[in-house]
Amino acid sequence: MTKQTMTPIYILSGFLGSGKTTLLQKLIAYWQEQGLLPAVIMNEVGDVNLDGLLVQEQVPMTEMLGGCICCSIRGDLSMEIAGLIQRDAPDVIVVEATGVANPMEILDGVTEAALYQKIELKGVITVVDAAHLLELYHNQKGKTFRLMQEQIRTASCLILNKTDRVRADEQELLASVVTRWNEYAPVLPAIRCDLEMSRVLESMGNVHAQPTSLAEGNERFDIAEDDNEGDVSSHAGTHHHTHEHVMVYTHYLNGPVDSAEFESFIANLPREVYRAKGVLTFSDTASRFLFQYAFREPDFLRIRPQGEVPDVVVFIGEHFSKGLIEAGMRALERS
Ligand SMILES: Nc1nc2c(ncn2[C@@H]2O[C@H](COP(=O)(O)OP(=O)(O)OP(=O)(O)O)[C@@H](O)[C@H]2O)c(=O)[nH]1
Repeated sequence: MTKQTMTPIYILSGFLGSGKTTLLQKLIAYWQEQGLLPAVIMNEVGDVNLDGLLVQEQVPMTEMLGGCICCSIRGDLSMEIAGLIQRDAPDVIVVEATGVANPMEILDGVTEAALYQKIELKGVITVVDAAHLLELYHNQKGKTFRLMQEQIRTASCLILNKTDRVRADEQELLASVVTRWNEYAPVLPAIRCDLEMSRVLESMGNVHAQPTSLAEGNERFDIAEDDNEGDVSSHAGTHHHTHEHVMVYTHYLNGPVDSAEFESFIANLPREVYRAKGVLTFSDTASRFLFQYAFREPDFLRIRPQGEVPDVVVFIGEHFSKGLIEAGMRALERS
């Protein structure tokens, strides 16, 4: 069924591990409480979608794996949006971009979909890892710093997340820094994106409970027009990607591993690996775990995945030795 009303679309941006999926879960719960049907397009640079495990089964979800929507599979994005609208007729769509995506390029992909679907781009919510930004800000250089800066500049709403990992004075500094980079987007400090979702959405044009009224509010979407307009055209023209240096290693495990040994392996990962996630079975615990590692902080969540989910760990970073990681994982499997 093709919808006659506009389908609002939100883009979730933010560097790897900043808290996009954490926010996505809260947004979904918020919309469901209002009786709306949200749908999700998830994009991962790796070839397995582990974040999908955190989204309930009744939420229509499309996975775009094995590349970043902002470049290699950008053309597919508009097709996915069209397919989702025709198949599931959702009230709202969220596109969760890979943490290394350049939001300008995703905006391109989404607006392309507007050519043949009635969609309304509501804006870009960028989630920022406060501790990570603080470190990058002090160094003032590097590709990750520039990418994060770009993601902040493109935001229509900024969530300064993980404030539990910085001091109050540092949080204040970061708030003023991001406001300097993007004076249009409201800055909402948070821990685990724990905010009133209505506040987040209203700050950029809300999704109304009545789907018929969704058509209004288009004009409220602005992407820091004056200093970014030039960027839009330069991106479209030159296609320079800020993230071509990012690499992924996916390791499928052939059995359970010891939890303490795994934790110590993770604690000693090279700094070039800045994100990892996976599903693991430990030889010394009864249940399985969803494992997360973001900016040097590991996290384990007990899970009972539906259906067949292999034991796997995905490592994401820059110029790290895949051989070294593989050898480490093999050693864990043997012991
Ligand atoms: N300390 C701390 N950890 C957080 C906070 N928010 C999220 N996390 C943790 O950070 C890790 C990454 O969170 P995600 O929501 O998966 O991040 P993401 O941006 O979706 O990650 P990618 O999809 O890889 O880009 C998880 O282990 C979260 O539990 C926070 O405010 N403070």
